[in-house]
Amino acid sequence: MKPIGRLTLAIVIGVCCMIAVPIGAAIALARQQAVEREELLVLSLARSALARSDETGDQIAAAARAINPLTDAEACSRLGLDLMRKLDLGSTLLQGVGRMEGNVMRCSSFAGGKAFDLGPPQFVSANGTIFRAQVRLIDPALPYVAVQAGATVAIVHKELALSFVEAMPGLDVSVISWLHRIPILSRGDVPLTLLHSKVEREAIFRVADRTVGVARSKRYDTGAIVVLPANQAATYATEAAKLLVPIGLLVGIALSALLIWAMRSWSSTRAIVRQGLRRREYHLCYQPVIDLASGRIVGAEALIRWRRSSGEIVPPDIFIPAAEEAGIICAITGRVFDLLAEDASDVLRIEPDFHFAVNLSAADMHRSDIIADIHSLTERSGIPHAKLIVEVTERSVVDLERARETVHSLRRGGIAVAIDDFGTGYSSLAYLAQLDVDFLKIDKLFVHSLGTGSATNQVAARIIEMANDLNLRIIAEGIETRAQEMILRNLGVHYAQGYLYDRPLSLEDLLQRLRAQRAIPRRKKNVAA
Ligand SMILES: Nc1nc2c(ncn2[C@@H]2O[C@H](COP(=O)(O)O[C@H]3[C@@H](O)[C@H](n4cnc5c(=O)[nH]c(N)nc54)O[C@@H]3COP(=O)(O)O)[C@@H](O)[C@H]2O)c(=O)[nH]1
Repeated sequence: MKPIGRLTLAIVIGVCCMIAVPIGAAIALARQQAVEREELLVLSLARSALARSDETGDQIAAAARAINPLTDAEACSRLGLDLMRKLDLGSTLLQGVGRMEGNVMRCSSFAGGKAFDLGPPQFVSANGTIFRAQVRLIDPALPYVAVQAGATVAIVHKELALSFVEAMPGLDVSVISWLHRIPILSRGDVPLTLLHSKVEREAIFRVADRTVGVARSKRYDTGAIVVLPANQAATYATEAAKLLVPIGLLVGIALSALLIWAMRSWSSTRAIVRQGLRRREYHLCYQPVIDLASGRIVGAEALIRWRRSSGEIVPPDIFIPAAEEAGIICAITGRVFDLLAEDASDVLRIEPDFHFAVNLSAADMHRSDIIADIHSLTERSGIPHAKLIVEVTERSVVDLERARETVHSLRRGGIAVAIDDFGTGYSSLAYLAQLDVDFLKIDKLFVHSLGTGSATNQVAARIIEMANDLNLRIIAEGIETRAQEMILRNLGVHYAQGYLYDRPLSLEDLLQRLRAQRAIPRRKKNVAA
């Protein structure tokens, strides 16, 4: 796979991960909230079922209080039956009220004097209430629950009280005898094995894939159990996922596209810079270096320029960093060397002592073939070793040991080394002491502050003092005024470069300047390199 393909894949995977994590967290949160909501729901449904069951118990107790004091004969008399009908009609949850004798309901609000054998009790609660779960009355297909308190029996529909509990898919509810753990009223199927013995008054728990809510009555020996399939929570999570996943995907696609676009434009910068090299769109210009003692041009810094075939001029502070980032700065340096090799002889014919300065980048400083390339430059160009200055910046020294080796090798071969942009790096003094160079170039930042009240005003003087102590020759760059020139000369600076003298010149302009200079007799002996 091509590096660009791998990078695209890495970006897509990275972005997907960045998106998947928050989406996963949001779905987990939605699920957790859904679980909590579901648990609260089952408990509130259990409370509501219990409230209806307690109300049923209250209505049974009220009927028993009215009927129990009557004798059997009074209860089944016309007056007694009227009373029972009144109780029946006045209650919301009882389907009938009757009088019991043994297991037989002698008379009732709905069948008058017709007797029904209700069969033996199913169980008796702690307070003596007798329960029969499946009694069949007028319609044998409809089983009822008979609850007997004393001699009074109440007929209750097995589901009526629970019909007030909200109906939801999969929801089962049951009211049970707490003591006997036997269902009294139920809707759906509630396996009583779900109810563990530790429940005191209320509980919520999850068993397998079900959420269970339990509420126990304070007045009766009853409790309500509500069971809801736990997949409700999963449904909420699925709903959340349905919303979040497409949003996340869209954001992911947008981010990936943005990153890929940025990467493409980065790689296209690289391609364009390379194309410029292939099409020979680069050329050099030369900024003269002045000997401050004689005022003569003694050298020049070679500065690369790029004029695209479209005529567009791309400034070096745009394409040099781009080339550095794209890893092709060494190819640019190679082009500078080739161009200088072509140009230098014309200059040397006019000024045989002329020196040239070239810039090296961090990548150049750390590659193994840089020394060979520089020696090849001197050979091809005819520039004497002592007349070539290699400029390195503090920022181009990444591996100090390696940089030291490069500087030593160059100096051993008689080539001069200058620290460029001095003072703008992080650890100027340390590098200066360790790199053992020939020249120090004071950055234009400090030159421009000379004679001003700025904080850096005094820095140039300190740098010059220090360079003199270390026996370094000093080049001040960026000189734009006579005042700056005078201060620097008085401080002991040897060479100067800046718009005051010349902007970077084309080769032809430089040659013209040198021819003009030759016509003027020298005032003093040139002290330049
Ligand atoms: N690795 C390489 N880097 C290079 C090469 N050619 C240039 N560069 C670097 O690009 C940066 C911008 O350079 P440039 O636009 O050429 O600017 C140079 C001068 O024109 C400018 N200068 C000179 N005198 C003055 C002045 O009086 N005032 C003022 N405002 N600017 C002035 O300074 C730049 C030279 O800087 P330096 O190299 O630090 O001496 C720049 O960082 C170049 O280094 C290349 O071939 N290779």
